Amino acid sequence: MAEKTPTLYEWAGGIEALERLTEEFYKHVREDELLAPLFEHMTDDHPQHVAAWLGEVFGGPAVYTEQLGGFKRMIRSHRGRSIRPEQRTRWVQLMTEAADTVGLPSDPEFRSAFMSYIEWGSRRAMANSQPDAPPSRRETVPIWGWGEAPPGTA
Ligand code: HEM
Repeated sequence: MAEKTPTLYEWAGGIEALERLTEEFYKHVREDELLAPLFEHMTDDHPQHVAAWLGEVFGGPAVYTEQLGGFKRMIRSHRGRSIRPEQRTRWVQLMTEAADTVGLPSDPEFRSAFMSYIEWGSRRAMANSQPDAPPSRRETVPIWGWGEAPPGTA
């Protein structure tokens, strides 16, 4: 019988790995000249919330939807913040560095799927943060997959 392809969540190492990632990431965000002003009111549990969000997106349990306010809260969190392109680029750069620092899997298949979501999600967050952003048509957390290069296809 063919083995089931693991989810990105399982491949990443589950919620522990994602919490290590967001702790490391927001440590640098707090010290970054471009990003710190945007995050000056962030609460101590913010990194854990974003780890739960990423966990759900990557095919793990629906903790963000069931316990943390779900998709609408995520949208509300970015609305009106007018994220600038250079702030988005820095956000992606720090996330990429944090993934290396905490040792998320570095295989081409996982990293390209991970970065594909980070790129899409950060561009959506920036678009939704603009003053003239139309209301989101989506209402649920997007679930990301491996795309064109799942494990074992290289
Ligand atoms: C894939 C990309 C992104 C994801 C998955 C993401 C995820 C989230 C989530 C889940 C929240 C709500 C946290 C909670 O429930 O407490 C949030 C809040 C926030 N995000 Fe993002 N975000 C992304 C991109 C960005 C970018 C590019 C920026 C700015 C450069 C940004 C700035 C913020 C800010 C300022 C908040 C509110 C912080 C506060 O509570 O004071 N996000 N984000």
